[in-house]
Amino acid sequence: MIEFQNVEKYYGDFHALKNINLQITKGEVVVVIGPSGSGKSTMLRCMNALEEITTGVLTVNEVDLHSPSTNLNDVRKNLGMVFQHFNLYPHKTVLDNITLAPIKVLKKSREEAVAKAEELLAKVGMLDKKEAFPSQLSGGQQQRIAIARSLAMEPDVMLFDEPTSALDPEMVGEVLEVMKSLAREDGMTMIVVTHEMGFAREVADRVIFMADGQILEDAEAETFYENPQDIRAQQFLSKIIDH
Ligand SMILES: Nc1ncnc2c1ncn2[C@@H]1O[C@H](COP(=O)(O)OP(=O)(O)OP(=O)(O)O)[C@@H](O)[C@H]1O
Repeated sequence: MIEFQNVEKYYGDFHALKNINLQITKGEVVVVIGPSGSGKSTMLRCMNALEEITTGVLTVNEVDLHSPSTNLNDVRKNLGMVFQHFNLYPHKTVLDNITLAPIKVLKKSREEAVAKAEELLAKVGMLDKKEAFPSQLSGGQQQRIAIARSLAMEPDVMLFDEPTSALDPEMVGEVLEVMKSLAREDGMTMIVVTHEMGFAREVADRVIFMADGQILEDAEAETFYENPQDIRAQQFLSKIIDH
């Protein structure tokens, strides 16, 4: 579904991704962890072509993102992305936030888009807030709306970039629950940058540890947390466990 072959990424002279080789198959839940600045966001952003790779091959659903004939907007439609900051439209209701892109981009009728939005709002436990404005919602509620908004585009892969790290601790659980149900009940293919070890252990098929632009470990979650092989992974885990 997503494949990196010998991918390198430079920002000017800075070597941000070093020889990335990675294959993610349909239905897999992959958690990416690593120290700040290790290239996790960059790798995620390359997947939906928000960043361009410098060399190597990156394919999404067998489409080569670098090929001149590739329509990146078509590729992006299949990839939902949820960021640390939710970026909902402040002057639109929850329902309008969710239906905007399906109506504009997928050319759905308003009725169809609303029906889908209501189904998704029920799924994330927010149907009673459909007429609310973002400022009337907590951070956890806004992030659940942001997830519903991404799902409304009917993506076949969801990318999450530290979706809970801007939330107050008491709101982290409600967002992780939505993500867990997405993985377990819907079998969604998910790539999640997060340090939430509980989520990784319970839901992830694999954990990828990055440092200094490289993938240093790629292992089954339980194996990784019980017995990390890479020395930097061991040091990183001991730090996050201490905190
Ligand atoms: N647009 C950019 N221009 C130049 N350098 C960049 C750019 N984006 C990221 N970088 C650099 O690339 C490196 C990797 O950044 P990236 O955001 O991918 O790391 P990360 O592992 O996601 O970090 P964090 O956990 O702090 O979000 C960092 O050193 C960062 O400063």
